Amino acid sequence: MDALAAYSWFGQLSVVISVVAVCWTMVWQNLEHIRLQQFFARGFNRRARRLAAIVDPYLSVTFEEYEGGRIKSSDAFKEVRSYLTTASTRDVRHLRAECGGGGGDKLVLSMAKGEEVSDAFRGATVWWSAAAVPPPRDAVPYWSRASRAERRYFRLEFHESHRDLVLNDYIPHVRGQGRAIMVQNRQRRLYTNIHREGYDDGWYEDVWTHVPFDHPKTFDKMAMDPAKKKEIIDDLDMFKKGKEYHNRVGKPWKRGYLLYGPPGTGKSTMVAAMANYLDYDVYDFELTSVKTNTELRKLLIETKSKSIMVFEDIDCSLDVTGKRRSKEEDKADDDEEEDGDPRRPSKKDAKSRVTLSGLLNFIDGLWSACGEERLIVFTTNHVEKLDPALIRTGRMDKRIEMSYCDAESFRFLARMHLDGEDAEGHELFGVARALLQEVNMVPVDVGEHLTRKSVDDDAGSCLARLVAALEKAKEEAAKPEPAQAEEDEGKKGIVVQVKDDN
Ligand SMILES: Nc1ncnc2c1ncn2[C@@H]1O[C@H](COP(=O)(O)OP(=O)(O)OP(=O)(O)O)[C@@H](O)[C@H]1O
Ligand SMILES: [Mg+2]
Repeated sequence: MDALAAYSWFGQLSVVISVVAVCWTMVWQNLEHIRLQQFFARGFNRRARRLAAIVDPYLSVTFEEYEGGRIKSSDAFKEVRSYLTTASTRDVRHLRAECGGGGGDKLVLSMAKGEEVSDAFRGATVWWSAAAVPPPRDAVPYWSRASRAERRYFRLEFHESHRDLVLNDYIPHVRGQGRAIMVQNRQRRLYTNIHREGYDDGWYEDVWTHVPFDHPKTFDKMAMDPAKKKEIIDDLDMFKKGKEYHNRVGKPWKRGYLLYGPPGTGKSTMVAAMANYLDYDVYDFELTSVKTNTELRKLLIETKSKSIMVFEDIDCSLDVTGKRRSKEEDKADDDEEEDGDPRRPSKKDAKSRVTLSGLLNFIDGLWSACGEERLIVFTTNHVEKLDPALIRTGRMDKRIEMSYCDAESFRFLARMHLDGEDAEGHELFGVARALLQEVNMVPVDVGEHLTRKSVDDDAGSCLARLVAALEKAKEEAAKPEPAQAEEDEGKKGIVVQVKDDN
């Protein structure tokens, strides 16, 4: 057939197809609301599917960066990205580099948009490709930056004959491997709830901001009674292994710790040691920045498992001594806040209106069961000021008193600070230890006096500095308080403050 004949043949064929298509549309429209339409539709779809399978026997699964609308980033996407890090860095020419985990030096490398890589699994070959679509057209400026950015996704393609293998085995394998890589590269984080005001930062912005958590304190650098330290470590071990136990007895997998004691006794440091020991993230709740109970709940929902939620100086952040208010009163306050435009700063002052009952519900209410494997830690200098309901068992399961430096802690601090010198053999060591029996001094001060201040400092000069400070403190303690002095006027003798028995 010459070219002209072929051209005319195709022309006729296209006319026939167009006529059939028009007729089909007319018949289809007329068959509307008739059962026959369903019959035809089913038959047509089936045939169309069969035809498609012959023409293109490849299936695909898409892993999108965001799920559930605009806000929540997809775990599956992150797992796939981690999994593809190894495969893609090997075979792909164009990579995309992002800061990993908590913003440390580590980079997460993944395929750049438009790249493709193959993978083999139990004899089947699959293909991964990276792509992106522009942000939704209805994106408004006050959504978070993430919501306004393009939507990335990974597409997995495979032959239809591997359908079961890929869906049942390969994808779970990819997710598991990706998770393991993420854990390996994980940089722990310290989160804080900085209250963001203003339009630009956005209503949908993350409620938590974070920095990498790399506090150097560990339990072996904590000066405290060894038996007490062991008790805490054992308690943490039991908690970490407690998934099955908590399920069995029907308790949310969480535990409350109350750390109390004078300033400088190591309460905050203890939180860091706990986080390092358990390998958990830390959420530092700044209650004074939390305006309402509802906001507190939002913060709770946004925390992740395997974390410590800390409320420092709880007695200062909230009126925890006041009477519990009724639910209606709390609700009225919350509604008042929510009725206003959330993008505009509140007309009220910045004072927190989180109530005691809001906090109690946070710790032990229904919402407290969301997430798992979490410690809630309160620290305070004034345990006596706290409402008994706040520190009852079930809310604060373990109470730890952090106290003044005793003989054992002193020995520990001397060894730690005067490393390489025989501090214990020095004559002033015994003097300082004896004085610590009489005078209260917190570990932070003892540690400070024992810290070398110049290259000429040695165990002798550091211990001498400590002894001098202890003697001064003893003298100060012996002086009556001004109010006390007035009261004591006329009385004979000197009042000496005797160290508490702790
Ligand atoms: N028991 C301790 N062992 C080792 N170091 C300690 C101990 N207690 C305090 N320190 C050191 O003293 C410093 C202050 O401690 P920290 O901030 O934990 O005290 P705190 O009890 O939280 O005080 P505050 O009540 O004022 O918040 C830290 O640098 C810490 O390393
Ligand atoms: Mg502290």
